[in-house]
Amino acid sequence: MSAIPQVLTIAGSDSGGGAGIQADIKTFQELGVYSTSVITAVTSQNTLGVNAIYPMGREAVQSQLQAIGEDFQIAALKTGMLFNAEIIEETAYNINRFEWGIIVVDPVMIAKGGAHLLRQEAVAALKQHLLPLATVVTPNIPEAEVLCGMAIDDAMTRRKAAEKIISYGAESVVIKGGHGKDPYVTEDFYLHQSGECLLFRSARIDTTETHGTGCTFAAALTAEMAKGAGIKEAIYVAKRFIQAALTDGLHIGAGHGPTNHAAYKAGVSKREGENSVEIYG
Ligand SMILES: Nc1ncnc2c1ncn2[C@@H]1O[C@H](COP(=O)(O)OP(=O)(O)O)[C@@H](O)[C@H]1O
Ligand SMILES: Cc1ncc(COP(=O)(O)O)c(N)n1
Repeated sequence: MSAIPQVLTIAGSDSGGGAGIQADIKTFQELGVYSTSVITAVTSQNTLGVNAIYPMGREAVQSQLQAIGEDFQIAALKTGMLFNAEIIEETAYNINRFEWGIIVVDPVMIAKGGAHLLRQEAVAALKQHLLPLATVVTPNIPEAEVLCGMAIDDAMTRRKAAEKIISYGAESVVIKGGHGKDPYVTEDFYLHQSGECLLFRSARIDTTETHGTGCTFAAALTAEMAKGAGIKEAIYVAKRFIQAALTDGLHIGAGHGPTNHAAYKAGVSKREGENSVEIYG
């Protein structure tokens, strides 16, 4: 086996380069893993929004997955924008077929500008076929609300939502806190096997350059686990990675600009002492 861990992203292309496959590959490169990719849809997108979506057909997704499965030793993979039920089914089928082990499911549903990146009728397929295979599921708060069918407005409802998502068969869940309004961003982590529940908290960074934060966070989590980190260690690094990427923004585009994927490796998280991550049991 090659010394560099090989990872896979199954996601949509963002022509604007800030989210989706492009965010994943940049994050993987920065964190020292070899990236393969399966494109599920091509989006015409920039920092202002999504203009159009061109989903791949079932065969195109299947044939990309087969090409990866035949030749690469995938240490960990992540899923992002899957768009419809047939792409979800094809993804789940091939995860089983190639016995891929570490599976990060980022249940991408709606872009920051409001475009639907997952058809509403595909939510059931996601719950039925993909969540049972997940090592970790990483919904933001609106996505967690859709998955668990209840409103989330405080620590107690976040905890209940996490338990509900676990009940679909996932090993663990991280509910991301980027969408909140309070001065802190808190990720709720819930591990099924031990019943462990941890909060990862950091100061909210005052920026509108948040395009692709969810993809980048989940990709960093995937890269760290591919290198052998445990889930909690991987969440910590993913949070440091996204913090650095948000702190040293690139100021590109007129809308929600992309984050700076090179900032973590450039040492920004070390420089920004105040950007600490606190972990509560
Ligand atoms: N303003 C912010 N300050 C600090 N961290 C942030 C901020 N916005 C997002 N993040 C980080 O990025 C992660 C993903 O963001 P979030 O907006 O929750 O997901 P998504 O992009 O999927 O909607 C969050 O879990 C959080 O760690
Ligand atoms: C192709 C694609 N995939 C995912 C997202 C979500 O991005 P975010 O991480 O900002 O929620 C996006 N805008 N485009």
